[in-house]
Amino acid sequence: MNQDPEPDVCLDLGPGNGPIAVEVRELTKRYGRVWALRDCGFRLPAHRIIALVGANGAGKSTLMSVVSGLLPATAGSVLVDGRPVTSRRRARADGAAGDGGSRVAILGQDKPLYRDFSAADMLRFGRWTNRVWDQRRALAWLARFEVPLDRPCARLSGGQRTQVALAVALGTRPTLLLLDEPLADLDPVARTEVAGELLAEAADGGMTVVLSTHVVAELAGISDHLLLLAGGRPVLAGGTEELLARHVRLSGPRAERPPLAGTVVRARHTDRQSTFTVRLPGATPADTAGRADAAGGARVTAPGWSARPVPLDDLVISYLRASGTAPLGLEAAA
Ligand SMILES: Nc1ncnc2c1ncn2[C@@H]1O[C@H](COP(=O)(O)OP(=O)(O)OP(=O)(O)O)[C@@H](O)[C@H]1O
Repeated sequence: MNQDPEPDVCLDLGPGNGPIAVEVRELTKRYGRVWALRDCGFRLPAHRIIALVGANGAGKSTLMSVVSGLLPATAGSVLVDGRPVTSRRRARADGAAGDGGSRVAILGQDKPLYRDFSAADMLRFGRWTNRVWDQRRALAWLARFEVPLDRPCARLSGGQRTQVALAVALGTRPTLLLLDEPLADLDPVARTEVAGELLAEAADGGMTVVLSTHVVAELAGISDHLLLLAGGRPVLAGGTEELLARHVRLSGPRAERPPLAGTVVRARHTDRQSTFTVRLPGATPADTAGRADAAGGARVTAPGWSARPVPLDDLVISYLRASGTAPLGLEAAA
């Protein structure tokens, strides 16, 4: 049972005070009569891995395509590294895609590989077709994941093909790398390793990674910032640590309201017990940091009640449910 109307469950903690990689203002995208994105506004921090999460049809792929310049927006604007994105062609024409500017690479589930080309051929192809190319970086990626250089892509495993596509994307030295669920082919260990390597690349190489995923249970291991879309709108955004510090899970005897001030994101009841996921009041990340203890369970004095931190996957599910778009069959740990 959700106790708050939809607007109250939206939370955007913003990107903090560091540099901004992507700024989206009043962005709308319609396909005919279908609204894929509605009046979206948010900012994403630079040099981080941002998980883009949402149910099927939430607008994740559309958002990535518009941010990359592959699709035109119906209304609103997108800035990447402070420069407006209009369309790929125009971005190239005004030099934004050249060296020294912002370079956006996008990689979807359909890997852009030639079946008969080997990994080495694909890197050669990357070098021919990109003005900026970092062969050493692309080769290092393939070596790190032990991908054979000489075997045609058609005879590599799905996971190895993913690594070749990632190597080509990284070879273009993108300032913004958009990954539209390309890691689905990788096993959980490989996904975590790839995310770890991308995080290191992001920190070292001035790159920002936006990664869309359905794998809510693995979010904590693969990203340090979250953007949750529901029905074409952001409903939760912020650094994962800050978001977690702003929420608490309260359990106690059955009650209509929790014994602590805050916004109820989700309420669950049995005959005898109630459990609330509560967003604690506090407007700034500084407030948030001060409330981490509360999330740890120290401040609830009502008899029979206990407070625990909310696991990230549970937090995401709570917001998706509050917006009415939780993926069917997906439930976080209780
Ligand atoms: N080419 C298109 N023409 C018409 N409608 C489209 C088109 N592409 C996407 N849509 C619609 O736009 C909405 C957002 O789709 P989008 O693919 O961006 O969502 P998504 O979050 O990436 O979904 P999924 O997780 O299933 O891949 C959906 O309602 C979808 O049906």
